[in-house]
Amino acid sequence: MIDIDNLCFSHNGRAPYLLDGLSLVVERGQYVALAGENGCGKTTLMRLILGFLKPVCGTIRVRSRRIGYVPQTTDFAARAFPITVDEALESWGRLLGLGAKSHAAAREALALTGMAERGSRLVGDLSGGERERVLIARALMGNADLLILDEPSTGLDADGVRAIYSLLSRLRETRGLTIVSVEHNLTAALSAGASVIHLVNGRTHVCTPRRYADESVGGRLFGSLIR
Ligand SMILES: Nc1ncnc2c1ncn2[C@@H]1O[C@H](COP(=O)(O)OP(=O)(O)OP(=O)(O)O)[C@@H](O)[C@H]1O
Repeated sequence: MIDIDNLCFSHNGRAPYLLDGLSLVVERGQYVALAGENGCGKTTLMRLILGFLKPVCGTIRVRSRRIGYVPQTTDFAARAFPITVDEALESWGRLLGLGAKSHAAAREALALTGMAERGSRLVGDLSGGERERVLIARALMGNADLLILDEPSTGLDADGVRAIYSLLSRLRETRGLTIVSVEHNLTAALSAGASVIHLVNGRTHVCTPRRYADESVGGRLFGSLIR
């Protein structure tokens, strides 16, 4: 579904490149977690896949019916626009061009994420985990087949994290979704069946779950993988 070949990118368009000869294939139905040290280029790669940024060299092909994007949220953003969950999703549906079908699409997406009972609540009154589910519901609208999430566990407690990753795992199994997340919580992503791709020196390193599981426990996760 995603095919990246020999990608180079820097924010000023010149060498040295932040992403330098990076190649990556994400198959349909796969869950890939992008990991790596702060500033290594995970978010930049995500924005390139979304088409917000253009490669300096190399190619990115995304064969998706529709990409659903789940950004990080802030309390400020949720409280600054006091609307209900239903209103937020239905207006999103209209933006997607669903017109009169927006209401039904919103109800279906909320049911898929276990948020059907929260439609009349203000977005700003939801818990962090509930808000993340609503964002996932919004991203699913319009029949998305590729979900891209920016650090989905940020700000969630242990129960919230478990709920979000089991939702992602279920959506992948039942709807065949392809998932790419920028990830700091590798344990949670692995529990949902993710393949971890580690960015080091602008390129990808594939890491086996066993290696991650062993090394993360000892806190040696990143150091041991950097050449
Ligand atoms: N618009 C921009 N203009 C110039 N430099 C940028 C821009 N956006 C990001 N950068 C720089 O590019 C580098 C990679 O940033 P990016 O946000 O992709 O890293 P990241 O791996 O997602 O980091 P983190 O784990 O801290 O979120 C950083 O040095 C950052 O300062």
